[in-house]
Amino acid sequence: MTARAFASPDKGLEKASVDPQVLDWAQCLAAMPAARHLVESTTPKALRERLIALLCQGPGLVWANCLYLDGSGRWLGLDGSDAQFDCSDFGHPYAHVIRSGKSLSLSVRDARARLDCPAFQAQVAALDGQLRLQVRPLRAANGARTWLGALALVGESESVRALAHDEGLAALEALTCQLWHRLTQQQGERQRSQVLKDSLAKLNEGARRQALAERLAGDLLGGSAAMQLLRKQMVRAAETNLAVLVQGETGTGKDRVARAIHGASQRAQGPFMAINCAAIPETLLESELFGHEKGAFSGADQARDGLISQADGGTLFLDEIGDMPMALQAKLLRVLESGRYRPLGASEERRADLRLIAATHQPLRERIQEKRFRADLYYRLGQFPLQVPTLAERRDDIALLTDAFIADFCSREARPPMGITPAALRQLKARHYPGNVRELKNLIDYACAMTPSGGDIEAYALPGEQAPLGEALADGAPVVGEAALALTDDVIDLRQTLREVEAAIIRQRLQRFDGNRTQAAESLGLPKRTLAHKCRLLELDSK
Ligand SMILES: Nc1ncnc2c1ncn2[C@@H]1O[C@H](COP(=O)(O)OP(=O)(O)OP(=O)(O)O)[C@@H](O)[C@H]1O
Repeated sequence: MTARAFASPDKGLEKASVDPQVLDWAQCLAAMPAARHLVESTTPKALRERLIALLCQGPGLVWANCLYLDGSGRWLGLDGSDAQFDCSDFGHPYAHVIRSGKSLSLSVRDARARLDCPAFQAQVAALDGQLRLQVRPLRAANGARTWLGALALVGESESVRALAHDEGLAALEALTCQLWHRLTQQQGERQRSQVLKDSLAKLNEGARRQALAERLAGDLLGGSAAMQLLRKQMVRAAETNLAVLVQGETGTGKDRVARAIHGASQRAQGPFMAINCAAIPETLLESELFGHEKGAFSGADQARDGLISQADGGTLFLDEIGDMPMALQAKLLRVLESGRYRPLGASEERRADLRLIAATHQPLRERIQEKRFRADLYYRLGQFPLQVPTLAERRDDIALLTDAFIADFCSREARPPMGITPAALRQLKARHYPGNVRELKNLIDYACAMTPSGGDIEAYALPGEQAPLGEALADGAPVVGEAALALTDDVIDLRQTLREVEAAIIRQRLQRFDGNRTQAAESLGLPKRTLAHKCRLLELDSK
């Protein structure tokens, strides 16, 4: 390309009434395709590539490059290359033009001799020393004259010298800068709106998960940190199809966890099939799970679908997986890995699309050591492991669970609402629960049954830890004694505590004798008048 390639037409052709920029129709029309090609660029990078291709088409130039200033304003980069030019390194010509805002022109030989930046030297290494290099700063024509980058052109000496005054090139450069600036702004806006969209999506995602976790709180009660964490993990598990292994002591709520994950998952509309591996004889377990063909074994009069087939499209819950026989464990592993199973007596395999949730209170790692559980199955089952906390690890939840279980009892038994005295609640909180939530629930059911309609559960209505449930109130005295003992750790006001214990005993006796004070006093070895006095003091008259 020669300078003429960019040159504006002869000034003599300019007409007074015509925009001074539009000088010659023929030349304008000839330049149109190239301009349109640039205008159609959708990114600054595409624009630079088109510009370079355009420049290199013209005679006289052997090399053209367009550098861009990065977001920090400290570096100039090259499309499709890792090379970076520090704007404060005057070992290359680009820093000079960016600093001065003016074009720079020198021979390639001089450039090699005077500029020592290795990246720049690599650029010009293959060029003939006779050629000339011109570097032109590129700035947007906006008010701030924002820096965009630099244009580097190499060609025959004469051609390059002429470029300095080439109005055609200046016009092409101006158009490029205008488009570049606009595309950069659009790109920035697109990026900003994408960031906004992403963060909104994240917020929505977070809100959705939070709402789901709160919904789970209706099934799986507990406001303790341990339960909140568990519910969050359950939401994550529900979002996937991974096998879930729920571990935890007996009565902690593993069954509830499994059902809640199913209910929160995309399979919620599908079946939830559950089986307790410990409750089914070994010989039956296989056919229960895999199903069988007619005549597969004696007594198999009809073909029957197993739980794996019935759980298709839903969830299969294997409770007490630790009790599954080794031979069956191998078959289960195959189902998990291939999604295929073979009913007993069937000649062909079938497919099942199910999510498996397994639960156990057994320490499976120990069972592996004892060679009673397959390690490969353990790892396959535990794609998403969940540990359900014991009640002891979340004593804070006892009050909430208690209220819920009382309300549940009253609704089941059609009783009026019932409460619990602070002393009884303190005792509940102080107890040891080897049976975890199930034990607490049973205990509350019992205490509710022992409390008169509309009354509050008193400490004495709670069975003693050592006493079998059924005997708890058969003889009031020992129970109250134990209740009082269980309270000792919590006692902060001895007199108040003694009053509460005394009141509980008297109230209990009055209930037992249908309010007959004479009989109650006799049974407690007290004169009737003393009991009456105590009732007044303890404000038991109105109850
Ligand atoms: N977080 C909870 N909220 C409400 N009820 C619960 C909770 N956890 C457990 N329960 C209740 O406790 C009882 C035992 O729960 P579940 O059967 O789920 O425990 P589990 O860990 O599966 O017991 P096991 O190991 O003995 O099979 C059930 O009545 C259940 O409703």
